Amino acid sequence: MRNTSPPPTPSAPRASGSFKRRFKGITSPCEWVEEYHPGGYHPVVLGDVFHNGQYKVIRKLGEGSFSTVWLARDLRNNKYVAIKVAVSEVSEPSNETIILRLLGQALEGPKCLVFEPMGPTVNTMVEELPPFRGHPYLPGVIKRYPYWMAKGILKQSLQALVFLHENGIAHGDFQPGNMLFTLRNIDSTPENELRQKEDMQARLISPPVERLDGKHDRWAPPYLCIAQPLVYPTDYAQDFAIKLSDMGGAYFVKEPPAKPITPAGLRTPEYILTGAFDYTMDIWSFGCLLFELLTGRPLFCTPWYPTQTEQDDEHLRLMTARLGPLPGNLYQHWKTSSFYFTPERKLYNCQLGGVPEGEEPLMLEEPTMEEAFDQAGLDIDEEEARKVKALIRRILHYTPSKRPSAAEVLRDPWFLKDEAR
Ligand SMILES: Nc1ncnc2c1ncn2[C@@H]1O[C@H](COP(=O)(O)OP(=O)(O)OP(=O)(O)O)[C@@H](O)[C@H]1O
Repeated sequence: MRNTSPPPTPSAPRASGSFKRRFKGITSPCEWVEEYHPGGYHPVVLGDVFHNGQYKVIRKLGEGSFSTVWLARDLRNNKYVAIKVAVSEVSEPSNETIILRLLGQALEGPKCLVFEPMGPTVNTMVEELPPFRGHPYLPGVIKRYPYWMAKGILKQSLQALVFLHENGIAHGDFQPGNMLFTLRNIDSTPENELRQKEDMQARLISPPVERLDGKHDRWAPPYLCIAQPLVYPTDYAQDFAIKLSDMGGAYFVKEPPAKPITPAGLRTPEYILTGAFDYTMDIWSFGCLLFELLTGRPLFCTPWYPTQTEQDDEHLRLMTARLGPLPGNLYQHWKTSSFYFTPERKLYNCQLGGVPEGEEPLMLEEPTMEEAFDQAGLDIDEEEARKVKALIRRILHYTPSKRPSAAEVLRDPWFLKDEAR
């Protein structure tokens, strides 16, 4: 068996500054090779065997900020598992039906968690669907789930959230990348059909991997694999199930961490402006995703900006346009609001960072949430559209205590309507 423990010496050669570079010859869309070092990613090689010969690695399923995830054959129990090889400590509660089930912990060598193997994430699966095009307000091609499928994903992920919240746990990273489609009958699939495909494996065994700066990286794996989620051929829209995964950002509601890891676009206004947050951030994220999964567009599209202030300004300006003016108790914390609003709080400029000297203010026409929803051109009747827009409004309340609980959202007329059908 290969020794899978990281080598003992502490510092790996790193690219200078914050600019990371790929190794020569690797152009695949996979993780940075320089992230493999003690305290970072652990090098995993196809065929590695973990836990006293129990788990044999056969394919790469995915990677995240804190881990790489691999399909392995559980040789003792004759089934497949997903092994999450973590860079830092994580803990996971479990509920068999709606929360991704933790099967065990491989303790030897790197920190590993063993899960049931799952299919693609809600983020990656949408790429498999035919593109939607042709609405005048939506230039270009967008990928989105059929309406009823998006609604099913939302409902199932919300059920998982209800379970967590009722058990005093906040998910903390509620987003489509952490919603996974379940697989069917994987254990009866022969191993050779599931193994990593040769062309998805960037082999660089000889000569040894070399960095662009010419140095040899002792922690680097001999090759990097492109993540290949398992997709089974079926009509997902007719029959699918998803589970909520990745409890790496989860916390007990009574013991919140210093900072949440929720993606920027799904964060609450009170967190952006005051740093305060609680489990209702999950509900806010759900409200944003309600809009995003149905329309195929994020509610607050905030591209990456070089500074946090710019990122926050753009987010808050968009929030004001979509949902209306922030309440005074929040607005008073927006230090750069005068770049965009008059002292009477009238919008006069949309240019990030204020109006440059000698230039005119820039005014953009930004639709409200309801207008943006209508512009998405969904094939639903007026009553259905009215209900969902009312639900999004109800959830995205600027006052955290006025946001409905996950269980209350599940009982909203928009969800109940389908049960009556
Ligand atoms: N049980 C599983 N079966 C199949 N694929 C999985 C499984 N768990 C995770 N993955 C894949 O691995 C990716 C990374 O997993 P996960 O999100 O749990 O890791 P992470 O390091 O906590 O990432 P981040 O916090 O950046 O989302 C997922 O996006 C998914 O594609």
